[in-house]
Amino acid sequence: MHLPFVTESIVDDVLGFFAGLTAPLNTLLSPIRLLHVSALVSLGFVQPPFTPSLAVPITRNTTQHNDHQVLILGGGVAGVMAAQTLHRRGITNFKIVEARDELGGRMKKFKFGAPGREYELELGADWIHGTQTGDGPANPIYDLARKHGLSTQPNSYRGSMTTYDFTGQIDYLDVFYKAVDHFAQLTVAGGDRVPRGLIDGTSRSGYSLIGAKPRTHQEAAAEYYQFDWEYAQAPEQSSWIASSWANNFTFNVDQGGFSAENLLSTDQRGFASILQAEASEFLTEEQVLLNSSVKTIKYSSDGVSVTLTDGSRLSADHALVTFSLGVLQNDDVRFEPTLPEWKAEAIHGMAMGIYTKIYIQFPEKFWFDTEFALYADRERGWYPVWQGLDIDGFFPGSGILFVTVTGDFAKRVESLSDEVVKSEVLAVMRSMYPNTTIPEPDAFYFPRWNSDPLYRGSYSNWPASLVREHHLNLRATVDKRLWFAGEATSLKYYGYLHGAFFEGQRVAADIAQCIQDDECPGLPHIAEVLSTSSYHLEFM
Ligand SMILES: Cc1cc2nc3c(=O)[nH]c(=O)nc-3n(C[C@H](O)[C@H](O)[C@H](O)COP(=O)(O)OP(=O)(O)OC[C@H]3O[C@@H](n4cnc5c(N)ncnc54)[C@H](O)[C@@H]3O)c2cc1C
Repeated sequence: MHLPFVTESIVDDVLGFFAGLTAPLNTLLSPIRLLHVSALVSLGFVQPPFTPSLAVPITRNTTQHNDHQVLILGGGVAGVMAAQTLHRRGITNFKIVEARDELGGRMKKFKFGAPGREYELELGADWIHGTQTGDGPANPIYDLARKHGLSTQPNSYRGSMTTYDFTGQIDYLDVFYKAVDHFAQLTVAGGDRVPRGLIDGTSRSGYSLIGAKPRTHQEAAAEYYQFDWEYAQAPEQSSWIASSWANNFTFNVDQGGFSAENLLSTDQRGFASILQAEASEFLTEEQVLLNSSVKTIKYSSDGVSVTLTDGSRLSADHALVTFSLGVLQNDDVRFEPTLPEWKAEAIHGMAMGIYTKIYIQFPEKFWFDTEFALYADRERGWYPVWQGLDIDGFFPGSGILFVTVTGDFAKRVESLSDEVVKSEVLAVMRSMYPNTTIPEPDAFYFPRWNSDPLYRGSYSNWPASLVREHHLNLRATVDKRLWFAGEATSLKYYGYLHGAFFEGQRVAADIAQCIQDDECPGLPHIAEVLSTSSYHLEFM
């Protein structure tokens, strides 16, 4: 099995920060006893139950007056992987508390299409980004997909593209491929700044420094496709170093990444089915509380008490918060006492990007035959990335395509009515196809991730103003009882499913150690993140 904490430690070593931060995780496997996990009762995500028999450590250090040893708040990837890690360590007195009626979080399918032409499509995560190269590190989501037989289709991000601007179809693939080269240069140069100890900047500064300065609409659209479409924010809003690392550790095999491959889930059970199938192998009915929204989290060094919106209460020795960064930023859940300043600074220092897929179904296909199309409007980011699903390997005959918008433009789209957005989308299609009469769609839908109180955005993005110490504080434990994990707490893979996967595993392993060991330091924080000296008064 791939051991993420080892590679994360290597990252820390490279940075020269916080050596020895990660405690060894396999030191506590004695004494042991056999644990029998009860058969899983139907929760709406059940596959045939099995009863594993595991050699596991006896747990210690339980504070007797709390109902549970651990409350796992949120049932997305991080929450489920945390539960599995506790289970594997022999800790079974935990409960996942989830607001929705199923596990999966931002893996979320929906039924789309006119009656008789409906498909299960994905509102949230859609791709396994990076798979595996040879015997190299595997994306754990890829492992789950193979284990549970997920139907996927490779998506050619760079090899199957038609280009348009506001005058119609026009070939600017040369511009497109130049932007691909620029992005490669940007991320190699950004990654290279770390070992040399150079200060971060925005990805916009990075682009300018490598000489990439988009001046035309087409150049701007090509850059958008490489950057904004991945990070869900603009280069101006993004760290140069972190963006480089996020790319390299996922896609760049030379830099420790999985592979450059992107697999789109086409599975009609939904992408989340792999997580639900995994969960069904170890979770019992008592360990999951669905349809239950957390309102307040009260914590002290004695434990954690959680109040739900229906007024009921749960208590535990430890709580693991896996809610999205957006939820934490928007005070949708109240902490008592309020979180310490160092934690609040980290939460508000990281950013939440928005990534909105706008699905459209027509009576029949009249558009590009490639997998993707790029539209260069006069305004950068105006309905730019189009993806056809009515194509072999995906959903031929479906009449479905979708356009993706991101960042501030996606926020704007969310504030408009469906009808206004539909009319803007159709106007763009009329620009792309000036000689075609665009018919009325049979179906049209897009989610509003930013206004959804369970998410408040799509996934995190790292701004240039956030330094490594802030990020360390994002995942640090508060009062040795309140733990944090999720895609946003991942140093190497923030934003991605695999980031949430590794973080759930890693933080739960630390909680397990805390429960089973006499020592419980929790994950450390830095009380005050100090200036890197940009504003020394003597210069003023
Ligand atoms: C549009 C979109 C596209 C994406 N595309 C990809 C992709 O293709 N590939 C990829 O790798 N990643 C993608 N991602 C990112 C990926 O989905 C996330 O990184 C990952 O799912 C995060 O998992 P998590 O466990 O950290 O958080 P979540 O999945 O958000 O889990 C947290 C859980 O907490 C629950 N919750 C929130 N508030 C409360 C409350 N008050 N009480 C109880 N429960 C609560 C939520 O319902 C949720 O289930 C995408 C995300 C979005 C939104």
